[in-house]
Amino acid sequence: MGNTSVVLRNVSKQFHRKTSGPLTALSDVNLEIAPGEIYALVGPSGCGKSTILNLVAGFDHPTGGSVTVDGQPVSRPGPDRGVVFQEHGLFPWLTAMDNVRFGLDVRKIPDSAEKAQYFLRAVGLAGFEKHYPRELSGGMRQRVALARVLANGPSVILMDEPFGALDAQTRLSMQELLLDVWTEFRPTILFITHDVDEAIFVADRIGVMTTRPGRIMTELRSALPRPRTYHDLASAEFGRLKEQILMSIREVIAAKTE
Ligand SMILES: Nc1ncnc2c1ncn2[C@@H]1O[C@H](COP(=O)(O)OP(=O)(O)OP(=O)(O)O)[C@@H](O)[C@H]1O
Repeated sequence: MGNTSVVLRNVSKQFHRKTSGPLTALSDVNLEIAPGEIYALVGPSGCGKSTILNLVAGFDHPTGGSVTVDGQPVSRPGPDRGVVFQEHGLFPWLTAMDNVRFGLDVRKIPDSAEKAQYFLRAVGLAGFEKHYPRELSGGMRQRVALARVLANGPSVILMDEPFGALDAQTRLSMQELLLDVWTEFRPTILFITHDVDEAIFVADRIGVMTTRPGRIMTELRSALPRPRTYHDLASAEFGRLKEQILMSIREVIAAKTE
């Protein structure tokens, strides 16, 4: 697998808009994420966080530069890269089990029922296999979405504000769940969030982006131990990182208004 998992080199992205001309969303983005690393991206709204995630997912292509995952140039979406969005995107007409099985069955993977059951258990949903999404809470639906991604055995999980629609308590338990899942399966995770506390709690490194056109302005490495618990939210290291990230975001915003 080498010592890099996700690599963006000098990536730029322009969007062509019909009415108002081209928009440069990203300019000269360089990013390297190591295998098994959790990397959080924070930055002001519209700075290009989701654009980066979409490029790594293969939903879109860069205008310049290169995007590689496990040494292979990204050209299209694939089961090696699982995506979890804020909206769970489950099929409402399928049970939790069938939602998790769906992609496996499409790819004719054997023993899909057993695999789906295993991953539903891994996200704490044993006993909910036959429930439909409407019968599950918001947090449980996101657990199904995560189980669905894990069932594909991805080397990289891309998460775009995955817990953004959840209440604070559910959000914290989902963050803890994500860390448990990471401990078990060790995927590489690119995690986008507006929430600085969430970024610090989950990540090994945190990238702060500039306003549009987005670049990564600063990267901070967390010295928080693993496994982490909510007690770490009150630690000196947590406070140190939070202060540095908030200072960086402030610089970004000040540079924009100068
Ligand atoms: N398909 C598109 N066509 C035109 N412009 C786009 C398109 N997708 C994104 N943009 C623009 O590119 C910029 C970056 O968008 P992006 O969604 O990546 O930002 P973001 O940092 O994820 O924002 P937020 O935090 O608000 O979700 C924004 O100005 C957005 O309006």
